[in-house]
Amino acid sequence: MKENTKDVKKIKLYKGKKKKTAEEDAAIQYLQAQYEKIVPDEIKTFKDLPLSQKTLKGLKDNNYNVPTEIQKQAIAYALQGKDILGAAKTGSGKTLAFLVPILEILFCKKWTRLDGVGALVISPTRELAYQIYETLRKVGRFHDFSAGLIIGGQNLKFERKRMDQINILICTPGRLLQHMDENPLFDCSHLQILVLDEADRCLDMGFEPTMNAIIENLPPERQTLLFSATQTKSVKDLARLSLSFPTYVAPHEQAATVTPESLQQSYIVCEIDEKIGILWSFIKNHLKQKVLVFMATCKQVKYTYDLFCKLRPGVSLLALYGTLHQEKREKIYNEFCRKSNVVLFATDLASRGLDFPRVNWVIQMDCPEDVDTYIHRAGRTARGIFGKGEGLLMLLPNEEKIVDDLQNRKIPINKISVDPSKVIAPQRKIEALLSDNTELKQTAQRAFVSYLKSIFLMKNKDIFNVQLLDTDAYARSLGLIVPPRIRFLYKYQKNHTSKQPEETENNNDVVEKLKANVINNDTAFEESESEDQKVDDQVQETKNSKSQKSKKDLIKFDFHNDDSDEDDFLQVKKTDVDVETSPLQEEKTKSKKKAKPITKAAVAKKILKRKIKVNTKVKFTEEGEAIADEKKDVKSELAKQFINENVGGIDIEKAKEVLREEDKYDKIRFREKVKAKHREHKRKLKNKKKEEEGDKDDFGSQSESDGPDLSWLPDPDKVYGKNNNSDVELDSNDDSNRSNTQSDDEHSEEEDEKYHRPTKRKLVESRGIPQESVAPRKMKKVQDLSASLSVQEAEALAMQLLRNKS
Ligand SMILES: Nc1ncnc2c1ncn2[C@@H]1O[C@H](COP(=O)(O)OP(=O)(O)OP(=O)(O)O)[C@@H](O)[C@H]1O
Repeated sequence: MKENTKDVKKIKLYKGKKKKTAEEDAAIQYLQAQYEKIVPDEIKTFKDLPLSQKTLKGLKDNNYNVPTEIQKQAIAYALQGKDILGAAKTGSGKTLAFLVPILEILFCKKWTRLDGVGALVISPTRELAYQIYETLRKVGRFHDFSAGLIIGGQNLKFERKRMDQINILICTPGRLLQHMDENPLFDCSHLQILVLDEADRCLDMGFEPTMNAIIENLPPERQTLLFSATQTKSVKDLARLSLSFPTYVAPHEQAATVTPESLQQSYIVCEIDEKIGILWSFIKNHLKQKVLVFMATCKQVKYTYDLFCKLRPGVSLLALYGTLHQEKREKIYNEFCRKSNVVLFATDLASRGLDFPRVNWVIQMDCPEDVDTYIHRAGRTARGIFGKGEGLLMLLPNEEKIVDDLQNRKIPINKISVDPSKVIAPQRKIEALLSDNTELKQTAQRAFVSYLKSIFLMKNKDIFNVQLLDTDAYARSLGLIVPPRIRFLYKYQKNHTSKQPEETENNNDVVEKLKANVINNDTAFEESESEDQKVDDQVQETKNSKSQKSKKDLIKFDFHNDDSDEDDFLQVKKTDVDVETSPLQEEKTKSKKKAKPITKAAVAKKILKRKIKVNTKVKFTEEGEAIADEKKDVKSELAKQFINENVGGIDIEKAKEVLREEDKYDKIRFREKVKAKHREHKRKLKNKKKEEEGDKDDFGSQSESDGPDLSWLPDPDKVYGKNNNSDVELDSNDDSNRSNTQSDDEHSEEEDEKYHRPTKRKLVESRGIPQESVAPRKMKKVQDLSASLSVQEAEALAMQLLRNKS
């Protein structure tokens, strides 16, 4: 009964599913029919777009009711199957502009888990990838697709196993390529949509080799969507993606400003040594605000964070930069999202795409590399439909030129001045802290050098000029009474002044080579931090601390290497610096040369060349006797000669020859061993047979005539048939034995074998002794018996037998 009920249920379910599928098909057909009719300007709410109920519900649940301009247009064109080049202001909702089409396109194609990767979203940073993934999870929660986040710093094995089950993949370029190269489960041959968020960044020099390799692995028949607030229009970039006629969607192109209208922007001009004091004072005056501070390098971020934590401003402080462990990065990201009165010091890692809620202020403590970087940094505030915020840019006098560029790009930015009386620089406190704390002092030294280096490597020499910096004043402002040596700069200056034109040309070649090296290398994506690291070595004061530090740095560097898609944008672009041989780059080549792994063969060759006699290893027993090395027990003449002649190192060719010779002897030895084994086996078999024959003697030897008592034997009549008359006579002598035999006969042979010890007769039979050989023996026994009787006794016995028979 139970089973029946189950069956009914199953049938009902099946029918329902069928009905549901039919409904879904009809809905898909209806939606698809609407695509061509969409007029973006007429769309008021998401419901006006031909979207599935699942997507609409996901949007509504997250309070997304009215689409933004970029969403209206991008969703409409993407549903029509067009490639898109989307450009819109920061915080204008570009994420949904590509996530909604992804969900809808896969839904209409009835994509299932078994279909594999249908959509790929590539983001330049891990944090942004994580954010996109979270938005997708929220909006797409009513769909049945599986989504995966594939970013560096995570468990690669864990990701690997699940790769074949993912439909929508959000990833960073380096990690994606790693899976493409190494993971057999990764298959994107059915890919429908490719999205590059922050496309201009993904396609810039830093990611070029990785992105090229990725694109090569993707099927060419796919839809491609590119989004950024500072979109690329480079034909070369578009060609790389096989985009010949993408639809350009730029709703704000005609807008008065390229930055959000609700973003108030201002800048100040100050001296380099005033920066720390101004920042400190700003934070002290904005304790109830959420502030994001951008700096040029990781080391500056680290130092400012460490220092300000010690100075206790009275507000939560956080720091986010690329060399932090991934878990920590995630924790800090989430903490800054959650808190409202907090200051986050960050590198450009946080400048693109990150949607920190309710940020009141964005401070750019160091001048951005270019206008695009400024736009992205400033865009971390005043986001979304109702977002408001302010931006403050700190410029050194020679950096003020960037303001023209900003204004030319329609960025409304005003100069403001700082009231000096309001600036409280905790100079004395900082110096005291540094004198007490060597670690902090070293961090300050690193920050100092890394900043100078970042300026030195900037491409735009009109704005960034390290020669114009008052480095001593800057060092003092960081609390360093004695300015650290800037060896890379001295070297550069020295080279620069003494260089001949011919040398300069050569040096340019070196720079070119370095560029190629950097680009072709994984290190292309390392943050400028790794480079900072090397320069930091120059500011070490004692030999001891130097070695300790380099150890530390090495660990950091290794960790960093692990992640190929790093986030600082300076590195590769800065190799364009128009310098002759930068000492830094020289150092880089040197260190790269040093880092080249040395193979065992290379070491062997070296030893061979130098004719160094390599020590031999001898093992001894506990009694002190040398144990002969089996390997050294050579047979061939060639091998003996080789060992005697060998002066050190390895002559690979000769060693191979010796091995071949020795191989012959080994084969002979092996054959002998096998033969010996066979001989031993045969011997054992023989012994066994002998033993068995011994057993046979117990039952069948001629000598037993007067030995064992045969009276227990079963009735031979029954066993051998009537032929054995003599036996009958013998057996009939013992009635009790007959009854025993009968009971034995009642058992089948099989049963006997299974449950009983076989009778002696059976044993005899089973061991192959012919029955004929048994019967005559018994006959003989009877004969012997009767021979031993007197005539009277024989007569009496005969009479007795006759009586019994009757
Ligand atoms: N239709 C909408 N209605 C309300 N809020 C929205 C809508 N679309 C997006 N938002 C919100 O606007 C904010 C910014 O969105 P998003 O991060 O997608 O911007 P973006 O254009 O990608 O910015 P960036 O250029 O900095 O990457 C987010 O908090 C998001 O939740």
